[in-house]
Amino acid sequence: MPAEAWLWLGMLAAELWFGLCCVAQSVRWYPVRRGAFSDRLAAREIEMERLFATEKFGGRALYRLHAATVLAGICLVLYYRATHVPEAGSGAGRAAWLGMLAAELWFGFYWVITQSVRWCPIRRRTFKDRLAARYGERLPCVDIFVCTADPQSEPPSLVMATVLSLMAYNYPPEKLNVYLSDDGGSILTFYALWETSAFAKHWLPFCRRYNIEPRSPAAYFAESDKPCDPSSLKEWSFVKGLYEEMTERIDSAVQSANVPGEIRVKHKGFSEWSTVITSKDHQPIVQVLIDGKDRDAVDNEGNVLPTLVYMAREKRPQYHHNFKAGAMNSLVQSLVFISPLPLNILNQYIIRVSSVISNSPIILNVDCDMYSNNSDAIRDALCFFLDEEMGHKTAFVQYPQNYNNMTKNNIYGNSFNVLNEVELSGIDSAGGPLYIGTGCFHRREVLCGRRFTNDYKEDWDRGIKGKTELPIYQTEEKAKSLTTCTYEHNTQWGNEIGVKYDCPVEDVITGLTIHCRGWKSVYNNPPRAAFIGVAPTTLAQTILQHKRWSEGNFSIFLSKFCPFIFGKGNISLQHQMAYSIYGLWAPNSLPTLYYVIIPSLGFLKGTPLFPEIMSPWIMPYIYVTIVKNAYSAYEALLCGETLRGWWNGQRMWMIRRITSYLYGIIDTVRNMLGMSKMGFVVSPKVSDEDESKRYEQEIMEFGTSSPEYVIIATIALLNLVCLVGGLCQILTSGWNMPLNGFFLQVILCGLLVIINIPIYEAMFLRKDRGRIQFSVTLASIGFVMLALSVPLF
Ligand SMILES: O=c1ccn([C@@H]2O[C@H](COP(=O)(O)OP(=O)(O)O[C@H]3O[C@H](CO)[C@@H](O)[C@H](O)[C@H]3O)[C@@H](O)[C@H]2O)c(=O)[nH]1
Ligand SMILES: [Mn+2]
Repeated sequence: MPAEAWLWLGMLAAELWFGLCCVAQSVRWYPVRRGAFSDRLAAREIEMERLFATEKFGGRALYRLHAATVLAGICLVLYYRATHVPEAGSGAGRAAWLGMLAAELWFGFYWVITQSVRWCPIRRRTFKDRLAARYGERLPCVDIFVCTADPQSEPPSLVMATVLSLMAYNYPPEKLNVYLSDDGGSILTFYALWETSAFAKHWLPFCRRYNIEPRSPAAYFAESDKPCDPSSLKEWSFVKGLYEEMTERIDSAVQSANVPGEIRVKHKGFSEWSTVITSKDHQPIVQVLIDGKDRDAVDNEGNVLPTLVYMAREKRPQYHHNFKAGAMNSLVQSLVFISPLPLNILNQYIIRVSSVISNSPIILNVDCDMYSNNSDAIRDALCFFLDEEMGHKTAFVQYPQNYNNMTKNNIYGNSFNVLNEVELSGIDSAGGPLYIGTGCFHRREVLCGRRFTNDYKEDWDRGIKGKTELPIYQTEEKAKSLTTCTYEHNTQWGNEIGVKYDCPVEDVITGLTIHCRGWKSVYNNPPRAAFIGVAPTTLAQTILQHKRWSEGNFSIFLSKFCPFIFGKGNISLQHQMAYSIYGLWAPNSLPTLYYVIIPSLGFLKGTPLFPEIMSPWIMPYIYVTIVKNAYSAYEALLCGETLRGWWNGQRMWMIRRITSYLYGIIDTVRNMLGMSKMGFVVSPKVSDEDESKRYEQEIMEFGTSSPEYVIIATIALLNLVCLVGGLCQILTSGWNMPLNGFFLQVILCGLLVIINIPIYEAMFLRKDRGRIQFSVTLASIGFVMLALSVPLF
């Protein structure tokens, strides 16, 4: 054998050995895995004592690997964009290219921000049996706040179903206090609550005896079957009859906008309306309909009833009422508390309605449509507050918003499945979920501005011994004096104390300040939904709601409360990023608008804006697009969406960005310039019959001629014209014009046309009342012609 051959064989042996050494790599996996495992073991040991457990989502390593490849793809795309800018002098093509660069930079940046909530999502599980074993019925008092604002868009019968479900919690009734804040100041709502206080005497024992779920009578009778056993059937029918009669009486009072005189004499509270008052101009009203301390206030089995209070804070046209935040603050209270606040606040005895009546250490707040669907939700929440290890750090426990009026394929993308299942769980591991306004249990002290300190001890007996012995009439008078328009003047309410004012998402900004004061929050998403509400059922309502949200979150981002500035040093970077996902909703509108207009126009006018089909640079574009969308579809399916639902979600993704978020930006800027004032348009919880029918059939609802429909129709039409026009040019030029350079533009434009099919139907095919109005179509045709005639390229 020649020497070379020996050398060669030697090399082979050496390389084999080195290759074998790769096996040693496996060792490097071990410590990681073992670490995680022993972690879990430790966790499990501690769990034996803990009131709740925390579990990590599986498959994170795979997720992170995938995210790393997408990030690499994004970098390649940006590199290509930045290095292939058309030469100066190539006119508008260069400008369009730079615009694409800016848009892609934004999308890339925003994608990175959204990774913060996908990095390490966690799930919580509570152990109510341990809570019971440790505390029995020695549990803290709970104040429950329900906010309603308008008997027309929020029908009192719906609100009452919510109130009843909350009164019927599986919790000692003497420790429950339910407050209804009525910003409508309406006798109709008061009347409905008075009826409810009587019906509760039948409803609560019924719930307890049969241990039923859900405890909203409306939901229960709608979804439960008749019991078979004759004696329970008798009772079931009796209670159902009572409930239906009550609802009928309430609805007919609302319809005639009047409470009959013979009823008005039955409770002293009606006399508050003996003079004509309006929702914007009236005296403070506080009426205790059920006084839990009263020994005669019992249900028809002799059990104590929860306290039930009606409150309408004073409203005068010359005073700003601060919407829901104002209502919440009137309800909240605080005793003098020790915290690093200016002296003038310290010295104030700040006491508000719920404090003179109940003063519980825990406050649950819900929107008027969010009924309790799980009668154990309070005990669940207490597992977090009373946990020995984490409890003292927990400021609030947030439940997700679920809705009972979702259609199968989520036509307006309102089901928030991915937000509830993934995003909020992800934020939970970063420091805690946002406060989202409803379905949230707060520590009263925290709402009142207390900072986190390690040595703080909650007085869980507060409210039990604290109930005043004042006669109820005096308590009411005292409470009234705390809900006047001028009460908050020269105090820190709405600023350092209570829910924050001057922000359309008062909840998010309040939660952010709480986190920045050192507190954590917990997200609890039990298998049986704790709260269920009503989602918008028309496109207009959806757009309006998202306008309020995107505007609110963006104005936080631009204010001194910007998570990256205000949160710096107070909350983790991951938490700051998570808050920014929502803070930066609104600015997404501009790059999205750019992306749905310019490439399509470029295709029509022969300006290529993407790499050619044969260029290797096309790969990162294709990779990022396919993988990102495939993952988002997979995530949606995993969260219980249908594939079609995901597709509809993508359409709404686009529509929200080109309408709500655009308006959100415009209004935020106008607000900052002092050109407009913040508003809070209440989302209607009812829709007319014709509309609801179309909603159930998942047909998009237009109907009116609002400007946002013009934007939607214009974009849809523009893409159709560009696609047809561009393809015609290619055909007529006998394929001489290279399709090569336009491959991605054709795909993008084509996808936009496919996703907009329901818009074309609404413009040209449908005949129903919900179609796009002719004036809107006409305006959009005008705008398309304008866009085509402008010599952009
Ligand atoms: O001046 C007002 C306006 C509203 N509300 C109540 O606030 C709640 C929420 O209003 P809604 O119109 O249903 O708004 P949504 O867009 O559904 O609300 C979401 O977003 C709001 C912030 O924008 C949060 O406050 C809510 O909790 C959250 O569910 C309802 O119970 C209203 O009755 C008032 O009490 N006073
Ligand atoms: Mn709502």
